[in-house]
Amino acid sequence: MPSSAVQVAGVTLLRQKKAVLDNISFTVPAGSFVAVLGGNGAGKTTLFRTLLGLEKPSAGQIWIEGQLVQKGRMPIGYMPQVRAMVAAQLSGWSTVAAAQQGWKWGLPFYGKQARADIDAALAAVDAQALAQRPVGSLSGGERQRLMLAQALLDTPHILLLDEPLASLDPTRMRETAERIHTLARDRNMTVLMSTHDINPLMGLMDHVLYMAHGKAVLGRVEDVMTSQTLSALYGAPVEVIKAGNRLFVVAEGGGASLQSCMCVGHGA
Ligand SMILES: Nc1ncnc2c1ncn2[C@@H]1O[C@H](COP(=O)(O)OP(=O)(O)OP(=O)(O)O)[C@@H](O)[C@H]1O
Repeated sequence: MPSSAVQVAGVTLLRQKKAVLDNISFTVPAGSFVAVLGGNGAGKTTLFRTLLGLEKPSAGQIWIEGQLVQKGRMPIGYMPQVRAMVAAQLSGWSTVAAAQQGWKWGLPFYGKQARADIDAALAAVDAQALAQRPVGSLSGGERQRLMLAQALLDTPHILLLDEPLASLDPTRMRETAERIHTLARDRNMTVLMSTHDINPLMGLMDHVLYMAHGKAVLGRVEDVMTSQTLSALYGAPVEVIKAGNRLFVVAEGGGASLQSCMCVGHGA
């Protein structure tokens, strides 16, 4: 396997003449666990969609495991941010199965192997008990586990998880982060996980990819999560405050907005 899972070189992506991604470059080593951080609109989802080949950059190139990106042909599991449930009355099993592409005579068809894969994906996220329950009756966290199971189908080498911790309580956030971390280690997967709160990932992530104003910086937590690095990225004073082993990011003078979240006052 190539030593880099994702290589991004000089990628720019324009929307209405604005550079959502502005000449960004970084390399994610294979097997690493990366927290993707940045304020609302910083371009995290856009980056994921670009890595999947769903958005075409106006400049630059992307290699996945050494191959240029090709839409739909990458060994990537994707958990999108907008989690449109197929239908509330579908069972957990059928919801995960909906991510499989098997069709026969216009109806979904799951052979023996496909069924085994769906069962295995449910087991991997400890969701066997949800298999027969209607999705409409599940909690947000339980639905998120099903979405993670969907992303695990087809045994991807790389997982792109767009805010998988959103709307979970702090205990569930940590549990989910640990589950993903364990899965990734066991399967030698590379993970890029966007989040607005770095703290549930403390001690789990190898790298941080921090995005702001179309720029991105990737590095070790202790190198990226500093007042100096983030102020340079934002082009404005930003303070990184440590409290125990928790980190908080605030715009200078924004102490009143200190919370257990990534909170910065300079927009994206
Ligand atoms: N389909 C679209 N058409 C036009 N602009 C878009 C579209 N999708 C996203 N954008 C814009 O691109 C920018 C980056 O959006 P993106 O969703 O990538 O940010 P994000 O970092 O994932 O934000 P959040 O944390 O709020 O999910 C934003 O300014 C957004 O308004």
